[in-house]
Amino acid sequence: MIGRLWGCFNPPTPPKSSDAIRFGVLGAASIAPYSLFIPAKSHPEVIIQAISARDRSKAEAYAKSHGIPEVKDTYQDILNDPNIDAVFIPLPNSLHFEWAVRAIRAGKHVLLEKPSVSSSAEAEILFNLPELDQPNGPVLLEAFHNRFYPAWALFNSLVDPADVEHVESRSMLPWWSTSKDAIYFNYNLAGGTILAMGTYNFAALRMLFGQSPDECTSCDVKSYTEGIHDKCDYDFKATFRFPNGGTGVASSTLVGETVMKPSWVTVKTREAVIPNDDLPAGQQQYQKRELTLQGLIHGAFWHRIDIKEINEIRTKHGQVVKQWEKTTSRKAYTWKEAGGEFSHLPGEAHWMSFRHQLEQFVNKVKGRKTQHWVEREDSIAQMKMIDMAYEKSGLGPRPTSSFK
Ligand SMILES: NC(=O)C1=CN([C@@H]2O[C@H](COP(=O)(O)OP(=O)(O)OC[C@H]3O[C@@H](n4cnc5c(N)ncnc54)[C@H](OP(=O)(O)O)[C@@H]3O)[C@@H](O)[C@H]2O)C=CC1
Ligand SMILES: O=C1OC[C@@H](O)[C@H](O)[C@H]1O
Repeated sequence: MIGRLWGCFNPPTPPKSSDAIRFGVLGAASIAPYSLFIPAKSHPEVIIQAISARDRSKAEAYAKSHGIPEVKDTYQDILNDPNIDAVFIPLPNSLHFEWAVRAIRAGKHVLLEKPSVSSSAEAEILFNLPELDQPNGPVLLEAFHNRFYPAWALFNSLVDPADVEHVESRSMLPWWSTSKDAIYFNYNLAGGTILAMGTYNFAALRMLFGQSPDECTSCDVKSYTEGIHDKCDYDFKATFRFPNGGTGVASSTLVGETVMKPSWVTVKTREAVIPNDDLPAGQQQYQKRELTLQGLIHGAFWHRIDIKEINEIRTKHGQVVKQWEKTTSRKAYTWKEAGGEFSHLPGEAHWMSFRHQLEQFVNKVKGRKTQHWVEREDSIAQMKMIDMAYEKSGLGPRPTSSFK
């Protein structure tokens, strides 16, 4: 584990290929080193070429500390540079829409931090931009990094959406690791825990049900009520009704308890009949399954998949003859460990979800097959679910950009 964690932050640095994708970065954001710069080190086809920040001296210091060769005066200067192929947008959520639209119109590929935008109204416009459908048009990806990680892919493959009855997912950040002054607690910057963290839990519900919810049936929030923080939720629990009749529950907090707990998701399936030729006539075996992924967001640090099978043999009159449970555990730090359909995919144990995501982004830009992807309709559906929750909470969706 220590070797893996060391490798996550100190990956090997192969030489760059002559046709590497040159990235420009909009904003000297704190997440960019983890979500892009470190993953780029081990990718031969990615160069972090340029950075800009609102304050040039900040951009210069940031460029120096991260070994970025060029500093531009403005975000727009990055978009205007023909030497830049792709941009990474780790701006406050409220600015994702405007800068993603500008970048796509400038012909740049876009890796866009999660959540993609602030509202479904913005998502409908951004992900339906005509430029995206042109031959060799720009690639746009919402950086939903954890969905590219082997443990998530394996977990998802163990669940048949048709059998899912209940899904619950939780994430948290301890109170000491967050700040009221950060962008995620500023309403006008599209702040709020549902957008900042809940989006991971919401996506898990949608993926495992294989559907979007029909309705958010409850959304209890704890939120600030003053100044720029007004209407920013710091804690929430939301319940959704899915078209197959199932229920999904998602919760998160940005002011959680002192000890950090890994994010998780649990799926409960409906009871199914299991063929069992050893049983006497008139008896049948029934099974429910409960599957849990611990480490939903940062699987590379640690994760575990538990698969619990709850079995019952009953007579045709419903009398219980036998009951037993069996739990097995699995992990997948690499595709090889995930096995089966995944075993041939590339990756190392030190690849974090961000590195897996970058692998697929590059594949897409280079016109190769991608093994995992977040489709544009998927990102729109995600924002609809977030809007539903904010509506139900009474706080209302975050403001929509006036940029045209
Ligand atoms: N994938 C992940 O694991 C994570 C993703 N995120 C996402 O990444 C994005 C950035 O988050 P994070 O790095 O934590 O945020 P930071 O506050 O560290 O960075 C935000 C950047 O946006 C720029 N910016 C531009 N306009 C404004 C403004 N009006 N107010 C404040 N900042 C502004 C900043 O300026 P400047 O130009 O001055 O540099 C800053 O560099 C968010 O969308 C967030 O949801 C965040 C954390 C983890
Ligand atoms: O987006 C995020 O994902 C993972 C968390 O660790 C991080 O702080 C959060 O903002």
